[in-house]
Amino acid sequence: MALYFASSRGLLTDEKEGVAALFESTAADFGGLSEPATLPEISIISPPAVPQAMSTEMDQVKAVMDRQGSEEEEGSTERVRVYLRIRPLTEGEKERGGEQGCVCIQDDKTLLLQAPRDSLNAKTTERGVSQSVHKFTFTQISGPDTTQQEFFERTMKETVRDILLGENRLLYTYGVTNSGKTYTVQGTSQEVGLLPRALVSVFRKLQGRLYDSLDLKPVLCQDVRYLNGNEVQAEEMCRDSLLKEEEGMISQNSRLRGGVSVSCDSGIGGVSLASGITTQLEDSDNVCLDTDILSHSGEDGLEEGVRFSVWVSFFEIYNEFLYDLLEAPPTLQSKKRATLRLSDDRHGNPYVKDLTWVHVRSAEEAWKVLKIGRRNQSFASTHLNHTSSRSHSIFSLRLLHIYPEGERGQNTRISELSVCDLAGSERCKDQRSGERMKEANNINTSLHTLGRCITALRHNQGNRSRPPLVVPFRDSKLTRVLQGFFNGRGRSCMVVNINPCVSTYDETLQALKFSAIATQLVHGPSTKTRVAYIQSLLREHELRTNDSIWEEEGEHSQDEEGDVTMFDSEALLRAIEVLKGEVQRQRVEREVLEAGVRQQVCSEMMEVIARMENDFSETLESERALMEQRYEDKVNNLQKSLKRFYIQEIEERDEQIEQLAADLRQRGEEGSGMSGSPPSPEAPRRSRRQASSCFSSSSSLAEDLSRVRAELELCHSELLEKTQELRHYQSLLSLPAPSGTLTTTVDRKLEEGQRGLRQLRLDLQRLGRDLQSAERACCHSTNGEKLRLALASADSTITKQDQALRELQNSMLLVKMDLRKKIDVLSKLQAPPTPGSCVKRGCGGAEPDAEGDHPKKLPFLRSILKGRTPSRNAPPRTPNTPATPCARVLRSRQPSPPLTPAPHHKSRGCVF
Ligand SMILES: Nc1ncnc2c1ncn2[C@@H]1O[C@H](COP(=O)(O)OP(=O)(O)OP(=O)(O)O)[C@@H](O)[C@H]1O
Repeated sequence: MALYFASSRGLLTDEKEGVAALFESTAADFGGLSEPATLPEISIISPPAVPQAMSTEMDQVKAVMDRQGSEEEEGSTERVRVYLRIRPLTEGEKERGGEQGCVCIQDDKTLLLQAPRDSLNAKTTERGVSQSVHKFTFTQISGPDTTQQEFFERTMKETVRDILLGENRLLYTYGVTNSGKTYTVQGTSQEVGLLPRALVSVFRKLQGRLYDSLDLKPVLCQDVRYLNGNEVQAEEMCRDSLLKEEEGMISQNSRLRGGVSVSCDSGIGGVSLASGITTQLEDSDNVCLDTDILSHSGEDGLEEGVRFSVWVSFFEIYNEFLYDLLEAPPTLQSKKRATLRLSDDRHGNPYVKDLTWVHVRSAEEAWKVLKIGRRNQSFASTHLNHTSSRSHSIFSLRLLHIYPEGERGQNTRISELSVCDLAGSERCKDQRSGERMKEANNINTSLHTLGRCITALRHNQGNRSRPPLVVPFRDSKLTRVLQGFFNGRGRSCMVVNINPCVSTYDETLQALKFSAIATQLVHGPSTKTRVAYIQSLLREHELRTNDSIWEEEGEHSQDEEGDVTMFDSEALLRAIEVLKGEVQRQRVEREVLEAGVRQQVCSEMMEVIARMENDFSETLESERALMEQRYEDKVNNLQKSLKRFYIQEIEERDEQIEQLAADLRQRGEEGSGMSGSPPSPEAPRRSRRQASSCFSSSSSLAEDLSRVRAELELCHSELLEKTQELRHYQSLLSLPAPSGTLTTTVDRKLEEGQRGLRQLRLDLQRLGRDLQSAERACCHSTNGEKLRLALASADSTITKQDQALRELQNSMLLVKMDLRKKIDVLSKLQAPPTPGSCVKRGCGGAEPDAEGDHPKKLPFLRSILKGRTPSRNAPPRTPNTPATPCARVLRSRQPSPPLTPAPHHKSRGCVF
């Protein structure tokens, strides 16, 4: 048995051609296309046209199997045919410079694409992402000059012959919007396209063979079965039970729909174009199809005695909804168009439920149906195409083959030709209206799904012994409708339309890449793709159970072609067992894998989290350091500016003080000047009086001031003396003390004395300030009250000074007393002189005096205390005793006179 599937020619490959790199499509090498010398008599899905001569059932089945085998053999090497048609540029496109030679036909099978400069592809090429020159191979390439007739001859002629012989065929056009798909399928009224030509061709071949019998009941029964895509054996179809069973479906499927009337002459269930349906046609549509468009087609090769009944349907897939194009659209705008449903028959094959099938007797009638459908089809004007198809439209023609009645009743079969005009792929962003954008989205999605299906099919065909990929037919309505043609119900043929204009270069390239994958597909029913897989499963099972059997069987296992039916039920059960085991094994494997992956992910996550934590803490640290630095700088700046500010302030203050002092001096000088020049007798009396009073008060104040100053100086000098005395005492006290306790007491006393002195100094400073303010007040001759207040405060300060001095004196007395005590203690300690100690202290041989003082220190201390320490016999000094000059000064500064108005105060002599 021949190989069922042709081996894949590999994936898309790049190759260098000259300087420029080439991108070669999947090889649509048609070398392998076998000449259909002996065309199969039975389609894979169509029930066999069993010759009546067949005597037994077994013979019939055998014949069917033989035919299937021969077809498989042929089909296994035949690839899907992909035709390319390049449309001519329009005048407008030429004017806009769309012709740059980016599409170049190398020969009738090879096309070269050279990326124009402005294209996206050229830009990605510059970045080294893709190639700038691409090479694609097709079954046949038709250039811009190709006429509709020529193209029909190349693509459809054989297809028409195939359906007449009972095959199912699909032709679909694929391409970017405005690339000429509708032109190719339908054409214009002057240049009709593939479909009208195919209709003419079919009816021309069926001339004199159309079925005119009134009794179509059994035929339609079978028809229904085929419509639903079932494969049934011929003998089954004629059983009464089945006929009864199907009757309900007949009426359902041939129901009247929008304007289509039941043909009077076709008996039950038939729908004809004879009346009613043509009312949908407008005058402009009522153009008759020129049946001479085709040249003589030659031999038809049809079997003798076979009659045909022809049925057509037309529907569209618009925004993922199915609409019957032969149903008149609702007249009321508010009413929605009725949608059709896709259903699966009991064998799981999809079919369009409630679709109108119209019985036609001529090409003209079929043409009219096409026109009606076209009127209902969704077209819109886009920026690229004024009459752009916004839906995928599918026109189907079914031929009911009715064989002459034999012993076992009528034998029939159905073949189908579906022509699908796909909507063009387009860039969604080019659409300006929301509705157009939605349409474009749906179109692109369904085309993408078609691409995925083709890719999956190709994968399954190329990897037969591996588990097949799921082909995503169910992902879009389009692929579900076409599913049968890719699954072995028939064969498909693709027409790729391209527009050579540079503006659509990138989209064209994508369309060609898609078609390149399609060229790798080979025809064949999908059920067979599993045969090799099932065999490999069985081999695996054998291998597990018995090695020897495997080897034995292995030799026979080269024959992998055939159908699932070639396996007996036991083998299939074994395969199921193996599959179950495989499922179980894969489940366990997956769980282990999942656990591993989870663990890995967890550890990676932990690592990532730890890294993040580290990074975060580092960032935090650096942030903190930065903040600290920043705030330190700020504090420093603040300190500096404060320092500057205060220095400035102090300087200003000093300047002010100096200024004030200068003013004071100046005023003092002025005052003394005034004393020398009394007011002139010419001045007014009042001012004279003021001036004189002012003059007298200021002079007395000046006197006071000078006196106070003198006292202060005296005080100062006395203080200096005291300080010197204190220093002297301190130096004396710093001599080594005989006993620690004594010295500490003296030290403390001294400290206290020093503190008192400091206090005294401070008081004196304050006194000086008071005096200054008194002087200032003195300058304001008119403000005597202030002066008096200042003097009063100066008096109180002086009193305080006096008190402080007294305290100091007391402290001094205490110190002296302490010293004396110390001397006593020392003398007592040194009383029984020991030779060692005396030598050390330097007092060896010296006699203590009568008072027991230290021989050396005593005269020293005495000298210190002489004149300072009051004699024990001396009378105690009263506070009023003028013991010091300061005290004298203080005494002279007795409390100020009461602050009463003193016009009669003679001593001050000033009027306030
Ligand atoms: N081979 C051709 N010769 C002359 N004119 C052509 C040819 N192919 C296409 N055209 C013209 O190009 C224009 C666009 O064609 P058409 O409407 O068939 O594109 P389309 O691919 O169906 O677009 P859409 O996907 O938007 O429906 C039409 O005006 C058509 O007449």
